[in-house]
Amino acid sequence: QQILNLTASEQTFLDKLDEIHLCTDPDWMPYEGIDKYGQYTGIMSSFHQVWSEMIGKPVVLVKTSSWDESLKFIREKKCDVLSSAQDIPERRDYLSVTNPYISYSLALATHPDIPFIINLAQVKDKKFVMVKDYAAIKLIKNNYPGLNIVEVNSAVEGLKLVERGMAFAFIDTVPSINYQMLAHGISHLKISGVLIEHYNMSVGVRKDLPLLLSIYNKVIDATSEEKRQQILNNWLSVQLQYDADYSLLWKLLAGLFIILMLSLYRYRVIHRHNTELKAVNKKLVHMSKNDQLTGLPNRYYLHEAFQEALQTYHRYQHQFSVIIIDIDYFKKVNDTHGHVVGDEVIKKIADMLSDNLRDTDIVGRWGGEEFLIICPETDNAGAKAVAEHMRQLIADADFGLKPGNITASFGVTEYNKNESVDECIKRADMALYRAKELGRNKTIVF
Ligand SMILES: Nc1nc2c(ncn2[C@@H]2O[C@H](COP(=O)(O)OP(=O)(O)OP(=O)(O)O)[C@@H](O)[C@H]2O)c(=O)[nH]1
Repeated sequence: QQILNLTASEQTFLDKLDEIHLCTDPDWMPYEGIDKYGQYTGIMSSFHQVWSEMIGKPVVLVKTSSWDESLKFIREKKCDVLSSAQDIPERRDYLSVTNPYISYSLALATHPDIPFIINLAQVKDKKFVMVKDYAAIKLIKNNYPGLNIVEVNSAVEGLKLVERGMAFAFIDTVPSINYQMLAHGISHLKISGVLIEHYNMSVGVRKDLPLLLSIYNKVIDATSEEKRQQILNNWLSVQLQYDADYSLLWKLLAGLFIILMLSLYRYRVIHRHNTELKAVNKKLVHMSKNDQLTGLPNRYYLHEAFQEALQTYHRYQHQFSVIIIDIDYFKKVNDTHGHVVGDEVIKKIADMLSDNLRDTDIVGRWGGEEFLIICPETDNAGAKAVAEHMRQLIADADFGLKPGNITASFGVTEYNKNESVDECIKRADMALYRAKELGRNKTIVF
């Protein structure tokens, strides 16, 4: 306070004062604003901090939601000072202003393709945008009567109107235009002209507090040029700190998550289809090679097995034989007991054959009531023994049918060198035919 050289009445006034209530523009960065934590910030806030220390009284922010409201508050004496104000006639009945403490040129922000503007008169027919209620608007209107000025609520709104081509230029101070363009990512505009008009910033003091006005004038005068520049440089060289915008990251992650889930779902569906397909394929392969009634290899499979036996024979000269079996008088079984019983008989004989043969023997259903056995490593004598054993088993088995037992006839032959599969089977068939001729329930070897 000493350097202020206060008068006695100023000192008395201060002594009675607990704190100074300050109203501000909550949204006029970089000059001033109220940040997301409710703190007073910006160039003016630094000045007011310095002055508060010089005066020796705390300066308390009275929060408002707009510059308009701050003007209303000072009219209603809810605050003592306005952080920054201009001397304009409409305010004079409730507000006094100090000497200016900073001064800025007004500038034009336009699309980048607009050539440099030296004088507003050059472009007087265009549409301009300014923030309403700012003193600068009065200044421009006075100096350029008839200029088409659209008033908007905020600098960013004004800049966006110009960006969208809905107005020719936005008028504000250079630091304000720069700051707003940076803060809101407006990169398609440039400053294409600086006006001769200056915007002087003073502290506004309630008209009924003339001593406070004179105190503020003293602190402004006592603020060194060095201090002034230090504050301005601090703020104007500040890089804007953006709050990290994680929303895009979250959206990306959500997108990836959805893609992952869809891929998993798709994989599971495909996997299930594949499993089903494999099962169906297995079934189809089984069906293509096996007889449905008995489950034994079918005629197609027997042909394949025959070819394999043939290859082994040619490679190692290992003898193999074939047995053809035909159930005797089977028509009579069907006729007497019905087809269902006939099927049961076929199944039972199939089981008896596969259960009692060697693992290396291959038995399959050759036709309706006919079976065929391929016996590897077996000659006629061996095959005959196998056939006889089977014939006896069938003849002795109880099929639960009355009257009569079930028997079968057997034709046996061994493979002869260089003959075809068909020739071999035909010979076995002839042996079978002979067995039938000889009264059935017999084994004949050809
Ligand atoms: N139930 C049933 N009968 C079948 C099947 N396949 C063929 N048959 C019957 O078997 C009978 C075969 O009769 P035939 O060829 O006249 O010979 P068979 O009565 O056995 O007399 P032989 O062979 O001369 O002893 C026919 O009545 C066919 O309908 C089958 O899968 N199920």
